[in-house]
Amino acid sequence: MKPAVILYKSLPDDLRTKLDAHFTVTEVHDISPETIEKHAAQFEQAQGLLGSGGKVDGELLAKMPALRACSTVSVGYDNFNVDALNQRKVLLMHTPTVLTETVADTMMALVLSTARRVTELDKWVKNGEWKKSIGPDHFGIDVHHKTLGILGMGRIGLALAQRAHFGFGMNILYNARRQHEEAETRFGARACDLETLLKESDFVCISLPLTEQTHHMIGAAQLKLMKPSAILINAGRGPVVDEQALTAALKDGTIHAAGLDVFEVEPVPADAEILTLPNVVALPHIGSATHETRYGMARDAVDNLIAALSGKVEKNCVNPQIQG
Ligand SMILES: NC(=O)c1ccc[n+]([C@@H]2O[C@H](COP(=O)([O-])OP(=O)(O)OC[C@H]3O[C@@H](n4cnc5c(N)ncnc54)[C@H](O)[C@@H]3O)[C@@H](O)[C@H]2O)c1
Ligand SMILES: O=C(O)[C@H](O)CO
Repeated sequence: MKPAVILYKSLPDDLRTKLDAHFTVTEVHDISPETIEKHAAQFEQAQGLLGSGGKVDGELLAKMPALRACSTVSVGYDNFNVDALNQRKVLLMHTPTVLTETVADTMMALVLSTARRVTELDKWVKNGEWKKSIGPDHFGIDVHHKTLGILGMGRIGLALAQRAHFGFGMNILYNARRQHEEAETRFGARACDLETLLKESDFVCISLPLTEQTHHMIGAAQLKLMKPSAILINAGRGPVVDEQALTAALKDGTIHAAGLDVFEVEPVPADAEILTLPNVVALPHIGSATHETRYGMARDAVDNLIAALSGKVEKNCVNPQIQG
């Protein structure tokens, strides 16, 4: 008999066919309390869980006694209680690498669009406000040859450093818990403490995971250390930045602008004050959202679940140490 699996994200047809060939699949809309109650028997029998978003915690695990593997269609896994999974010996699979270059592209897009006021001026032109040659009121700031500081020098941070160094001749600073030799050798990146990075960077770029240590790592005190001309880019997770403090800093000129792909609450409420600020470029968490990359992530998530439930895990596992 094929193992039972709960799918909580729709898949391209070919990947769904592949999943069906290996498992008995129950597709649900999400993993909310309503869904779990409605499909209680399927949740109880499921050995695998595949999807993205939604909390996977002790409460859910209690309703899934047969669960052996979770496969998330994301690299970030802050919505999983990894300790609870470890206790139950449930494997957690994710999709690093396949999305790295695309997310770095998104971060570079935020760097350029904030510095050159792309979205603000696009609205201005479309509103029919372009009546004569523009002057200093509409000038932006240069990106090339400036200093870009990276918080989270992992896969995405490194791909961003590559773009900034080779594409834009930028100086790279990074703050990390250990030295990153590849970044230093290939891109001349310089390791520094957080305070130095914030003080010296023209662009502070966040590609950090959300953990207890990174929650509100950037708050009012850290924003005050930044140059008034500096721009903050966040494509890691929203709660790494204290959004209320950021809103205040953007309003009172503590920093110049922000480019945000992630927010403390997602979807960001339509009446959030931060969305009213002209010096904010806001994106709806699209870091990896290209056709090619989202397909690649879904493909890897399906392959990851097949590997995990057949005892053949070789890569993309968050907690490989739990295997017997
Ligand atoms: N916006 C998006 O759509 C999107 C897409 C993909 C990933 N992400 C986010 O980006 C994160 C990074 O992805 P990645 O593939 O580069 O992961 P990664 O594990 O390769 O990189 C994360 C880096 O952060 C560092 N780090 C962790 N805690 C730190 C701390 N307290 N201080 C300093 N450095 C710390 C790690 O050592 C690592 O080098 C993901 O966890 C996810 O939250 C967002
Ligand atoms: O972590 C990721 O892969 C992206 O943020 C999508 O959730």
